[in-house]
Amino acid sequence: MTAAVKSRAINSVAIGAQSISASLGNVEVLHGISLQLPLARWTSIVGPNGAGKSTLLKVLAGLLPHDGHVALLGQAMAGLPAKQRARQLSWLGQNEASADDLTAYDVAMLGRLPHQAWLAPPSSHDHAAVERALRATQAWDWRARALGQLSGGERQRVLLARALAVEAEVLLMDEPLANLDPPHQTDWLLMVRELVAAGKTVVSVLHEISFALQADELVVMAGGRVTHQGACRDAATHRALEQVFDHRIGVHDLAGQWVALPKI
Ligand SMILES: Nc1ncnc2c1ncn2[C@@H]1O[C@H](COP(=O)(O)OP(=O)(O)OP(=O)(O)O)[C@@H](O)[C@H]1O
Repeated sequence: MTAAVKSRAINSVAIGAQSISASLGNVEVLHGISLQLPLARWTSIVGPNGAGKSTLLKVLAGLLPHDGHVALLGQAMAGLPAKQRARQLSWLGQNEASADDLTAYDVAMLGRLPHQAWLAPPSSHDHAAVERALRATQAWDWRARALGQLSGGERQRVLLARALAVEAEVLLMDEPLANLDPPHQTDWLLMVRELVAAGKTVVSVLHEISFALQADELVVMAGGRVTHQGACRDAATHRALEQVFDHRIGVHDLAGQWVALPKI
């Protein structure tokens, strides 16, 4: 057993963050956040606009300079070679720009770059991973179409396929349901459950609170701080959610699911 795997088995932590502070445009927007995100679980990060959710996710992905310490699968993120990190951690950003001239297939193939040697052509394994990913998000039929010619939801499904094609242990997704219609939102949910059942770790920033409540764990943020972390089924988590949204929503048990409804 390698040291990293041993450490994962002992800690059961996919990502550990210690005393994270980060600034955007000379303004500190994350203030000393410490948290541990469990391995092989789905954690959703929620909170009001401007709470710092996307900024935190970028820090956890190693995409933003910060103070403090982030560990990925038991290893210090700062010390990880870029390619190793890119194989272990897959990223789907919010409103992500991508080359509109590339076909959906080629966009999904970008997810395989961390697995390929410099200038080497994709292997049969790379092609198989891309096909699996495009089929999983029902984007296979448009594989030959340019990204720029797809609707918002179709485009999002291609970008999701790119994130899946990495076949990383940890997937970070910022507003993955953006532009998806209800059936494809449900498909995303089922896909996340499959990933987690297969031992993967998923961390998502979500505004759709009823979807976020389907996760294993919830991280609640406000004002650049974590105000609560707990199981989605816990009453304390529901109260923290209602509080962070100024009691404008209520969490209810409906048909065996926890849902958030507006208080009107
Ligand atoms: N380039 C920037 N310069 C200064 N402040 C910024 C910059 N980008 C974002 N911010 C501020 O940082 C804070 C955190 O932003 P962030 O995008 O992380 O919030 P969020 O919780 O993801 O919000 P939302 O739910 O609206 O997507 C906000 O107050 C935002 O106004």
